[in-house]
Amino acid sequence: MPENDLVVVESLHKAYGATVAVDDVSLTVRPGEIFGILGPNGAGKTTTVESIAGLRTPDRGTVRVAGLDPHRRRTEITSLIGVQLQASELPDKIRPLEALRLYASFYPAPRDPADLLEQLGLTKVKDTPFAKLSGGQKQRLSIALALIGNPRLAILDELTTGLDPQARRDTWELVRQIRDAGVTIVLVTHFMEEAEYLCDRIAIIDNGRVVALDTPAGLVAAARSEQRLSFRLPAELPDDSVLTALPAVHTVSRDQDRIIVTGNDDVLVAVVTELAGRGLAPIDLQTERTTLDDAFLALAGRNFEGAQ
Ligand SMILES: Nc1ncnc2c1ncn2[C@@H]1O[C@H](COP(=O)(O)OP(=O)(O)OP(=O)(O)O)[C@@H](O)[C@H]1O
Repeated sequence: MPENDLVVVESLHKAYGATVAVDDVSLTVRPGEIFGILGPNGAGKTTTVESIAGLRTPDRGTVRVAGLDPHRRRTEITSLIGVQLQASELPDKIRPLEALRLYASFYPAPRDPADLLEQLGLTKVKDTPFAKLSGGQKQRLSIALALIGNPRLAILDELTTGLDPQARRDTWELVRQIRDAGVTIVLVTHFMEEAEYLCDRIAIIDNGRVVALDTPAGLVAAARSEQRLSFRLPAELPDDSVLTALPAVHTVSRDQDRIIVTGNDDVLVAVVTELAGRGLAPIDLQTERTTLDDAFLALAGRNFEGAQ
């Protein structure tokens, strides 16, 4: 194991009865990075991070955090990792300062609750009951609770789900500040834009497997060898296989009434020629910028949104 990896996951496998949640996941997280785990709903993201946090027992494979087995070394792991899980609901009446003081009492070397509230912009609402906080404030409190134990690693799961665009942006800045203050972050998300904006490296998980692991730029560059066209047609195609049968075409998908085709450098000519032979002229034909969405499409063979 390279000494500088904070998290090492090797060939992780976890099934719930007949449902294989994590099939074969290997990844490493380096100290100081924001590492994204990106994938559609049900891909196995939460099971993977819960295994890292020692909250699930793997059926096979190994997990090490700072060289420790999280399942066997519960006490040490609890103070190394701060977890903000999806359903972190608190009692309606609890107040932020009170909640942080309570959580602080569980840890050997906690952060100062008042300082943390200040850092997260929650000082003004420190005595406001949880139920009266805005969505963004609740979310920031759940992040504060993940940080109160002064962890080396914070696991943030779907942290901006349900937030409006401004609160989401604010939360992204906050995550960067936390990382800049020295906390390594594993960020679980199904938002492409969030992963692209925030993460140093991303593992794309689909059907319990890592289908790609790279920097956002690396993932996009790998997909850029693909050309991507989108257009509408004046009449329906008899079948998508008309296009998928063309050697230059890799994938065909749909976004409402638009057809999206990816393929090699010859794809534009091949598709337009095929359609012309059928008396169909594409309407509003566009070649589009390659994004992480396209990387997912190229890797998983289907649209990310369609995989939800
Ligand atoms: N405790 C459980 N019992 C049974 N099945 C489970 C359990 N937890 C997860 N699963 C199933 O395992 C698969 C992976 O779930 P997991 O929550 O790890 O995925 P995810 O990528 O985090 O999805 P989401 O974004 O929807 O939370 C899903 O099919 C899910 O229904």
